[in-house]
Amino acid sequence: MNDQQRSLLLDISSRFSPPKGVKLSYGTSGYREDAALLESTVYRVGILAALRSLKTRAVIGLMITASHNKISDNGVKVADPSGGMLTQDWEPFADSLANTPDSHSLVQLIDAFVKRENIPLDGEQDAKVFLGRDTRPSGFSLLEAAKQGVASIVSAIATDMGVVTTPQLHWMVRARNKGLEASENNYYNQLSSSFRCLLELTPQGSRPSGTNNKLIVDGADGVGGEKLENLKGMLSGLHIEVRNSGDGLLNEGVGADYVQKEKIVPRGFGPAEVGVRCASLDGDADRLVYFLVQPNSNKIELVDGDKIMALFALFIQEQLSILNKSEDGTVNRPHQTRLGIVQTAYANGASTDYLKQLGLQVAFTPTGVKHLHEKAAEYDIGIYFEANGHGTILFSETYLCALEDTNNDLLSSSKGSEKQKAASRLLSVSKLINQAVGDALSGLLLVEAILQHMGWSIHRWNELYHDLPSRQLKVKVADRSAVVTTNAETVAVKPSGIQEAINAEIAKYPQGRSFIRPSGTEDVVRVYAEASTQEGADGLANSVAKLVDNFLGSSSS
Ligand SMILES: CC(=O)N[C@H]1[C@@H](OP(=O)(O)O)O[C@H](CO)[C@@H](O)[C@@H]1O
Ligand SMILES: [Mg+2]
Repeated sequence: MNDQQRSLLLDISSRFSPPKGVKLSYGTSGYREDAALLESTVYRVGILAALRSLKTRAVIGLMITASHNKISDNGVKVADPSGGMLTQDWEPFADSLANTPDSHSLVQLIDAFVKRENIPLDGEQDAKVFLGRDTRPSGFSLLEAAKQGVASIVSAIATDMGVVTTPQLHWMVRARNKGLEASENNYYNQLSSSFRCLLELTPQGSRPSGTNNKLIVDGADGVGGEKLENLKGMLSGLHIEVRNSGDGLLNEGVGADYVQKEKIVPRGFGPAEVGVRCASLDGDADRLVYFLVQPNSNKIELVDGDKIMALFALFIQEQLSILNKSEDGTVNRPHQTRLGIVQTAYANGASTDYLKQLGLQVAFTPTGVKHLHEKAAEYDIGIYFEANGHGTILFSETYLCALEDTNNDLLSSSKGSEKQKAASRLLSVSKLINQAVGDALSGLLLVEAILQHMGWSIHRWNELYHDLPSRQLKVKVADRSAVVTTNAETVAVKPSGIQEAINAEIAKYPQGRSFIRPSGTEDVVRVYAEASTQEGADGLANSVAKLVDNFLGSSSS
């Protein structure tokens, strides 16, 4: 590191001291904390993003958001050149950077890392970082900290993309690195035009009528509602009404996380919505769930990420079997294309059974999109979803090129044939659905297009399979890192003896399944339980939560 770079770093970093007594770690989805504790972390992640840009010679994204957490929290995460999450190889460096106590140790750490990684820190190459933030009030000052972080690396330039959804920022990073225009308008244009293409390819006779093309969306009082308002003006063939688009308190009794975990109607929804298709976004609009308001109660019928995945899988499989049908029309060879499904242990057991019955390959990874995304990228078409509604469909570059060629051949030989339409549909899906990361807005448009294609109501969709009753609980403990898991988080190897005790509880319930893991976004241990009845799932979850408390002690003790 030359003198100019060293003194720049020493000078600016001396203004950002890390909070005392707090150990920060790059969790499931970057750093999340009370916003008041995050200034130095965001500053340092700004440095990291600039270094990553130098290393990869590409644009990097830095997003300031705490998604579904309460409004007083905030967070920061990094998007890699592909638009995906920061490579996990750099997470240990991110942690050292966030926790190093003073400017001198910070400079030493960066110096050693830059040498080890061969990062060209000589000022000759530009680093470029796109910055985004959600609607949290703390985002404004944290954005300044991020700018200072980027400015601490000579020749690094930060571009403020403003208030955006997390998936918009990831999309912009990906688009720019492919040499494409990457404005918010380009994003809306791509989504609305591919949605239009899909609707144009809807089979005759399955068009919806009456209320079936009306959708009411809960925007979680976050950034997604406002963005959906922008997008909906560009859509036809769908009537969207947006509620909770920013006037109320972010994530408080609203949003996809609340709806999925509590299974209760969000604020602003009630008896008037019985029978109407409703959807909920989370605070940064990377999660989507659908729901139906139950008559005479505040409960909902949840149509979660697993069911969105089932709908997507069914549609993609249908297009593949049309496309891969042999010339005589008799033999289906859908396995010419490697279609893979990726879930986590939170996926409802009934959804996994359903997907397997369709003949699909189902793989499991630990929680967090970074894990699911990586696995899904191994297939020609990989569909991943978390039960909470975070997911997307990835098309490999090789497969997309082949599909473009096939479509062009079919356009010249048999334009308008079933095969050609199937190829066009798949190409439209690849443009509509965010290739960088799960995106509630693009996911919503794909769900809507597929429902129209199938001629289905939300009721018909919901009937694909019946969820096993489940319950999720959170347990506050003294130190959640005392829980260590293996086997895609389904087995707890620490504290010793706890898994045997959990197994003994599971054995008491028909179709029982339960697991624990430390949350990567909140200071809790999460408990998940499933059983043949709701009472069973509740009972199992409660007894496992008690075990967690007994083995780990409560935080107040
Ligand atoms: C059970 C659950 O919903 N966990 C969520 C939650 O992670 P935790 O590590 O469980 O706190 O937030 C992540 C980021 O949004 C999301 O990827 C994940 O699925
Ligand atoms: Mg989110």
